[in-house]
Amino acid sequence: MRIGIIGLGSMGQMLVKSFCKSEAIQPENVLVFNRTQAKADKLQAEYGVTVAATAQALCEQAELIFLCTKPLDVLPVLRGLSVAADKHIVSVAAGVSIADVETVHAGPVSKVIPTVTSSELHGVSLLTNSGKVSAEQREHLLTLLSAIGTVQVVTDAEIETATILSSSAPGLIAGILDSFAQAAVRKTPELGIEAARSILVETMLGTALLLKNEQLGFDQLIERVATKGGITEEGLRVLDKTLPGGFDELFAMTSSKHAALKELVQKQVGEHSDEKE
Ligand SMILES: NC(=O)c1ccc[n+]([C@@H]2O[C@H](COP(=O)([O-])OP(=O)(O)OC[C@H]3O[C@@H](n4cnc5c(N)ncnc54)[C@H](OP(=O)(O)O)[C@@H]3O)[C@@H](O)[C@H]2O)c1
Ligand code: PRO
Repeated sequence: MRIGIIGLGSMGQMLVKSFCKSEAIQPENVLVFNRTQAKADKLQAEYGVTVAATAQALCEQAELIFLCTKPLDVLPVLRGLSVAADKHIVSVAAGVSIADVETVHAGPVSKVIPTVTSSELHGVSLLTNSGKVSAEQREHLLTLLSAIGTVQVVTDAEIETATILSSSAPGLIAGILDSFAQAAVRKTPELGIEAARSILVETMLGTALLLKNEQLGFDQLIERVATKGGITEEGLRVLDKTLPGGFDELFAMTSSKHAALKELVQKQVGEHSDEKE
């Protein structure tokens, strides 16, 4: 089975690299197309994937098609193509629903929210399928995504909040760690920012492995670290005071952004249905 990937930015490239690295699929069965061809050519040179001459040619040759453009490009790109109704389309765009894609494609549609960490074959891909996705198509997509990390099937009610936890989180965690490192250097300049960052990266890796491999709860790990009457307890008190408000605001603001994006996509859906009348 051939798969196609349209849009080779951060997510499209990550999917190409991860699928090839995991050996989930033979590289020659991965067709790629990008607006700027140089990105497609580079992936062909590095991984041996096949560059399609046009997005239309890709849609004719691939059975499963990943649309990896920015949210407001998804419907316009799809409208410019003629895609057979038996092709399985996967949109990875935040703020674009399965119902939005179904206004253009009559066949099976899935929505996947991937994550950059899948290039290390770890991380969570969020998945939701339309009723038109056959059991075989579900299985195929699940197999591909499971090769590059863990798959969490989510409902429409869950997907936006889960997106922050799985897909925005690598960037958010990098931001948190940077802030942590900067504070350390403000306190003790002689430590240096590079040392502070590299201590945190190793510590984060070890923390993730400990939580996962020993199946520790967050509270159990805290108990191991925070000696009664010791130093860490003081730090945790500060976090308890300052973080909940910050995270509540983070979810409020990212939720507003999701809503604004969805409104713009709805406008595109509306404009098109006006044109049809
Ligand atoms: N980044 C993430 O961590 C992440 C995670 C989950 C979901 N997503 C979703 O993934 C999608 C892509 O995000 P991204 O971060 O990968 O964006 P990006 O880096 O800006 O990539 C978008 C790509 O789409 C290409 N493109 C635009 N119009 C096209 C067209 N008509 N035909 C073919 N290719 C076209 C662009 O080509 P050029 O090279 O010419 O600019 C670019 O390579 C978004 O919808 C986002 O919501 C992203
Ligand atoms: N990256 C995309 C964004 O920031 C979607 C989640 C992660 O919009």
